[in-house]
Amino acid sequence: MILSVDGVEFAYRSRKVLNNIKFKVNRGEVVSILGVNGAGKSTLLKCINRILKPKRGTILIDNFDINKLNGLELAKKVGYVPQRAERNFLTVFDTVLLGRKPHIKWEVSEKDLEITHKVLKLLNLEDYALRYTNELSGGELQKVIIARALVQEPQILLLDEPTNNLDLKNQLEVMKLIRDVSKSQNIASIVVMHDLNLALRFSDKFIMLKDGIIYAEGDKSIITPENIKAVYGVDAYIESVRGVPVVVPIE
Ligand SMILES: Nc1ncnc2c1ncn2[C@@H]1O[C@H](COP(=O)(O)OP(=O)(O)OP(=O)(O)O)[C@@H](O)[C@H]1O
Repeated sequence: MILSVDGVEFAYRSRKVLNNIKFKVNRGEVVSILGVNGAGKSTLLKCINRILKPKRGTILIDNFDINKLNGLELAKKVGYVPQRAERNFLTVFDTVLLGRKPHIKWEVSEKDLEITHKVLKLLNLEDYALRYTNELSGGELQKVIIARALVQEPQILLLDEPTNNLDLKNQLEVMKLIRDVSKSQNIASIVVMHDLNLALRFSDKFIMLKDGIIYAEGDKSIITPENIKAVYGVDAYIESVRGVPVVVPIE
């Protein structure tokens, strides 16, 4: 087990957003966090990343309490792909290399450059290395931001709606990439998702958040019409298409 979240409670001022959140994640697993707008999904990712500090509860990464790690140690363990990626006047190569920051001592080493090259290759971004990030399409930029998180060599990758604003091809590519990298590098990926069907295709586990609590948790068997109705307030049926479960909402 690489991540253990136990009894986490978080409030923005007096407004409780997360209540008694408890789950575990293993290495190599892709876990989708599901729930309506405002359910607390991004807040949960930010607690795991220590951008926000829970009022109660413990978060262990590789058995280390995240509150006992310094910023550099945490950055070596957790990579974060935020909801909105910023564009700038840096090249793709430099943007990705920046992800090595927690590892860089005095100056960029051979190893930092080597890992940057390796990750660019893994994500098929080699041809983009010298392009500026403000000249990329949304899908290309998303891959660059994932690459920047991967060169940190994290044990956990947190991704907040990584397929937002992407066309169908890029949605599939980015999700495949997350799944393949999780398996090949043995990284746990925790992904906030709105598209249930993409989540179903690419995740091993699901956590359904409702009003700040975990309403349901488990493998794809928890994605049932009853749970969808309870969590999203939508009637739906689930059909198997070529062995893949597909959620079909009923109008
Ligand atoms: N900085 C903040 N200050 C106060 N309240 C906040 C803040 N950020 C989020 N909230 C509130 O906390 C609740 C949970 O927000 P959060 O962003 O975690 O939800 P979410 O499930 O990720 O939503 P979405 O799917 O829309 O991204 C929402 O009601 C939101 O308005």
